[in-house]
Formats: sequence, structure tokens, C-alpha cells
Amino acid sequence: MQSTGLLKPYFARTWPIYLGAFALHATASVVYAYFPNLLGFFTDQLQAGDLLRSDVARYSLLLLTVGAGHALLGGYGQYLIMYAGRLFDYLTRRRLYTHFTALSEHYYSRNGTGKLLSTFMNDVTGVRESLSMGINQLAMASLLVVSCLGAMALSDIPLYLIAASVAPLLFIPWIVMRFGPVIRGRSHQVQESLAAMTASAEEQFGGILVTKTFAVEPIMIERFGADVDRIRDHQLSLVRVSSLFQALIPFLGSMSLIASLALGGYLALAGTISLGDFVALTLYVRMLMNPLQQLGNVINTLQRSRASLERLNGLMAVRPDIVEAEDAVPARLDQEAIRLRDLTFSYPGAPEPALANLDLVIEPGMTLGIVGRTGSGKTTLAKLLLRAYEAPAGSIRIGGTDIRDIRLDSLRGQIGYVPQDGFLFSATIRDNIVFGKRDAGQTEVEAAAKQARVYDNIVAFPDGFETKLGERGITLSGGQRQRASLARGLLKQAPLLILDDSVSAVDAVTETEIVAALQEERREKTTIIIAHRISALKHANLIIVLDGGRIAQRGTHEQLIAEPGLYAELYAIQEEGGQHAASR
Ligand SMILES: Nc1ncnc2c1ncn2[C@@H]1O[C@H](COP(=O)(O)OP(=O)(O)OP(=O)(O)O)[C@@H](O)[C@H]1O
Repeated sequence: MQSTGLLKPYFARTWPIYLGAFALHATASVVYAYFPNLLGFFTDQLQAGDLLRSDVARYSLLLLTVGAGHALLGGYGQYLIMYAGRLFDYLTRRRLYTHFTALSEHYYSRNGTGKLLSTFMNDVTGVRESLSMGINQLAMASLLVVSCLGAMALSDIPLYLIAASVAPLLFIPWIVMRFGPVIRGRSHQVQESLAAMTASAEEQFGGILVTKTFAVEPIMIERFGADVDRIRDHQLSLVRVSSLFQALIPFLGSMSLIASLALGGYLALAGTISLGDFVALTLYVRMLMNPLQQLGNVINTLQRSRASLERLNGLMAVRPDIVEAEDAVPARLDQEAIRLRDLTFSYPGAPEPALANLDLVIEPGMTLGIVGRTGSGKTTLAKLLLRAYEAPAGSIRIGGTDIRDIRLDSLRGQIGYVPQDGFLFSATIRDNIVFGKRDAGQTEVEAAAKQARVYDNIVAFPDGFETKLGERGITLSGGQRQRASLARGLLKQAPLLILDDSVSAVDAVTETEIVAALQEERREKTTIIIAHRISALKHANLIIVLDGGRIAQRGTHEQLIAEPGLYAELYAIQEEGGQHAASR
């Protein structure tokens, strides 16, 4: 897997910022590396006894200049890189979100949203830390190391003394190479277990009501505890190896200091090097230790975020299942018939087809009723018409055009789909209703709410249409939620409206009112009503009965009740239930 997918466009945009920051860091390091030399000169002059008061002031001023120069230049360089890092957050989350919206329903039902959420939050932050703090430290540390080595080489300190003092530090690259892959593997495990916990937490919070009503909290707590334990185990194994790694680096630094003290001290005593050179040498070795330790940290951070980057790139590499054809054309659902020809469809990996050999023509302007046992394929048909799943080529045509050759925005823009479980966002009721038609005025919104028979409920709230709904609209009852979602579908005034069991949670009287309003409102427009209750669709021009994914019966209500079959059976049961209820 290539790890440059997200980084390439990012660096293409931010390289001037990084270049500027490196230049600042380089200058800051060169300035800073002069510091031990200054102290060396100072020591030599002091030892020679020709240090004047004015020299002390001059050295102090020079040191102040070095310190302030380093702080200002390095500080600004740091700011620039941090700024560029934040840009990564912003750009990547935007790109990821756009990419997520292109992924199909199938992808979400297979992967769950917790894992995506974890990538969205943790992995982006992980990579950003490398790109800001990581690169910052890498730049400062490596430039300081180079500057120090350069300044040492240019000083009067003999090269063999420099070599002996710096030699232990040369083991650092070896240690990094040895520990790097282990750290990376373990941090990958940590990330994976964090993602699994997020997914599990999301599901458990989502289902908290079910958990409570079944009083199975202890089982759920135990399950969640197992997820958390797994994170702890993986984190501990990561901490063990990275602690050892981080301890080894300063240890090598100390070895360098010992070498410079021992050999440098001996040479100073022997008069081979001056006291100033000795002071400068020990200061240089000490000065090298911090950036070298930082380098170790940075490499750790980079290793960790490489795993995150790979996950992000992996996600960006997922191709949407449903893609628009290059020469896709718009559709006219108000004028063109929808033709299903021998439509057979199986969900990926499913052993049995959900729909088999469907032949049907949905003329523009007609009302089609679909009835059938649960699991008979009703929703599947709606999803194929929305192209949430891909029907086999040639099996669904709109006008003369295969649905695969129609522009997605044109197709979905002309369909109003109202699912049984109408999802409402944490926004105002008004915002939820105008979701598919942002420019709708208050009169239109109110009309849609009246048609969906939810108007009275809405105006009864103190804030009316401006009532803010809690997470997933929990302040509304199931029936109110369903009708608010129906109002959203009706407001769109789409050429094709699909009601997928959308009035199942309302009482019989309200259902009758809604059906009457629908007949009036959608007189010229195509409407597909999927329902379990025959009363919701008996007015349709054509009704099909699905059984095991096949059309078992078709006709008008009158035709279907006259022939033996599932429809007449359902009708008899529902009528009997209705009469029974009425007689009580
Ligand atoms: N995403 C999916 N992946 C795999 N199989 C699925 C998926 N969605 C539905 N199915 C299966 O396809 C079949 C038809 O399901 P569908 O939801 O279309 O039935 P339905 O008639 O709408 O049922 P209901 O009346 O209960 O809503 C069922 O056997 C179901 O298990």
C-alpha cells in the first residue's frame, strides 16, 4: 500500500510553508551552535587573565543575541509548521468526508460507522502530530545536530577527540532501525483495538434502551470491559518496547559525555587542548544529547503515525460501489416510465436472491402499491430504484435508458424516499422537513406538515417548527417522527415518491387522512406505496404482491380480493381485525 496518497496533495499545497520553516530552523540552529564556542573563547580569555569588564559585557550581549535569535527564528519556524499541520486536519477531514459520502450503503452496513469515526478522529490527529510536532522536532533536532557537528569540526578541537566523543551516538540509527518495526506493529494493534472499542461503544450507546429494557447491563458492561482490556494489553506492550527504546538513546548520550570527559580531560591536563576547547567540547556533547533524544521521540511518533496514514490511505483507496457512468444522462421521471425486465438481485454474499425475475412497468403518474410478507423484497426494490445498490445491467430502465447510465443527482433528485424509520437530525423540526428542499418557504413547510398530519403536533410545542430535536429526534414519538419524515418526503414534491411502510406507526384514522391527502396532492405524480396494511394502498392503480422476492399477484384492489391468494388472505385478516376492533 502506498503511503503517499494523502500526503502528496498536502505537500503540493504546503511545501512553501515547510521550506520557509526549515530555513528559519536552519538559521536558528547555526546561531545556537555558536554558543559553546563563545563560552570556550570566554574560558580561554579568563584563563589567560586578559578578560576585561567590557569583555564580560560584550560576551553577555553576544549570548543574549544568540539566545534571542535562536528563540525568535526557531519560534517562528515552529509556528509555521504547526500551522501547516492544522491545515492537514482541515484538508484531510474535508476530503475524507467527501469520500465517505460517496461510499455506498453496502459499505456502511458491512463496516459499521465506529471504525470510520475512529479513523476520522484518531488517525487524522495521529498523522497531523507527525506533520506538525514531529516534523518540527525533526527539523530542529537534525539541523542542530548538523550545526553542532559542523561547528565542532571548524573549532580547534582535534578530530580524533570529536570522533571518540561522538562515536557512541552513532549507534542511534541502528537502535532506531531495530526498534522501529516492532513499535509500528504494536501501535497498529493499539489503533485497531481503539477502533474496535469506538465501534462497540457506538453500537452500545445506540442500543442503550434495548439493553436497559432487557436488563442485560452486566453482560454489556462485561463485553465492553473486554474491549477496554484488549486496548490496555496492547498499550502496555507498546509502552514496554517504546520505553526501552527511549531509555537507550539518552544512555548512549551519557556514554558520549563520559568519553569526552575522560579523553578530553586527559588531553586538557596534558596541555594538548586548551581549557576553552575542553569546555566547548563537553558543551557540544551535552548540546547534542537533547536533539538526539528528540530524534528518537520523533521516529517513534513517525512510526506510529505511519500506521495511521496507511489506514487513511486505505480508506481513501476504497472505490464506491456505485459510480456514475462518464456519459451519464439526466432522467425525466415525470414523463418516462420505469421498466423492470427480468430483475433478479442478490445482496453481496447472500445465498438467495432478494428479488427474482421481476417484470413490471411503472407508468408516470400512476400509484403503485407493493404488499408482501416481511423480508419479501419490498425495500430492496425501492433501494434498487434509488440505485443504493446496483441492479444487473438492463434490468431497470427509465424511458429507454438503463438506470446505470443516468446521472445520480438527476435520479435521486427526482425521488422522494420516505423510509419506515425516518431518521431525523439533531436540528430544528423545520430544518428536518426542508432537508430535501432548502429554499422552501414557511407556507410550503406548513402545507407538507398538514398533509403528513403532523402539523398539530408541531405547533403544540412551545417553539413550534423551531423546536430543536435531540439526538436522532428523541423528543418526538415514533409516530410523530414517522410523520415528520413523511412531511420531508412530501415537501420535495418529487416526480416519484416512494413511501416505504411510512405510515405504519400511525393509527387507522390518521392513516386514512394521510392517504386521502396523498391522493389529492400526488394526482399527477408517480407514487409507490409499500405497506403491510392494505388500507394504505388499496386506492393504487396497480398493486403487486411480493412473495419470496417474486411477484406472486398483480392487479387492482378489486381484482386481487376477488382471486384466491395472499392478498385476499391479508385483506380478510385485516378486515376481520378492523371489524373486531370496531365492535368492541
Ligand atoms: N443489506 C443487506 N444485506 C444482505 N441481505 C439483505 C440486506 N438487506 C436486506 N437483506 C435481505 O433481503 C431480503 C429482502 O429484504 P427487504 O428489506 O427488501 O424486505 P422487506 O420486504 O422490505 O421486509 P420488511 O417488510 O420487513 O421491511 C431479506 O431476506 C433480507 O434479509
